[in-house]
Amino acid sequence: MIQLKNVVFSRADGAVQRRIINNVSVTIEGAQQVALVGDSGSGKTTLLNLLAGLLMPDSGEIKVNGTVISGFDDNQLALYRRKIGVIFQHYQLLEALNVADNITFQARLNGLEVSQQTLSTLAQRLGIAHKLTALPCELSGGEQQRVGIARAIINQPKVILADEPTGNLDSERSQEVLELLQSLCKEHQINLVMVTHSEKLAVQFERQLRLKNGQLHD
Ligand SMILES: Nc1ncnc2c1ncn2[C@@H]1O[C@H](COP(=O)(O)OP(=O)(O)OP(=O)(O)O)[C@@H](O)[C@H]1O
Repeated sequence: MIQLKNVVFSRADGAVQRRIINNVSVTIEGAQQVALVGDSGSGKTTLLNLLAGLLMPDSGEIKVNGTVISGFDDNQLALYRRKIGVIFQHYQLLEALNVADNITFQARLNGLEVSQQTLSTLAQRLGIAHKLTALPCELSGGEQQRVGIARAIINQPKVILADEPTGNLDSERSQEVLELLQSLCKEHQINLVMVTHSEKLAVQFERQLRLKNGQLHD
């Protein structure tokens, strides 16, 4: 479950401080899947970065699964970030590692045992089982994003934050990636918050959060 209470985040805009996130309060129930939509510059990525512990609010409270992360110090934040899943538009795979190692790297860093069976079942599900020994540069965009999804899922997170994960894919590939992400999150009871520009994708979520000038409209 994710809870935000009166969250404010400002940035310097010339000589003045501008509120990018302006008093946002929302509760996302456990395992709920939400699309975060809004015009360019409305604050979507900023809100996602606040949830990811990459930015700290000026005021207000962010609680994830019962823990207030907005009061965390740097060490606590680093630990928190390792436990959530983050999926990026530009994949951000490690170019020197093959697909299998990209998928398991973070989970192993977290001390999780990843069996060959677990890896191969997930890779098959995502249609990348035949690519496990390939390097990221040998994959299409859609395949690279499936690796990004596998990497997030295998880490057994309670929350996945995805910033335009289909932004680089054509509409057919976007739909496939969305369906995989949604069904895996459902099976594993993961809270999914996904930023998207696509209304077609957004309406496939049980809930849409709409940001306008840093304020949220359900
Ligand atoms: N590092 C920064 N310094 C100053 N202003 C910033 C910074 N990062 C973002 N902003 C401003 O904050 C506002 C929200 O940016 P954000 O990236 O969160 O929007 P967004 O809704 O994700 O946009 P897009 O859909 O274009 O990616 C914008 O007006 C942007 O110019």
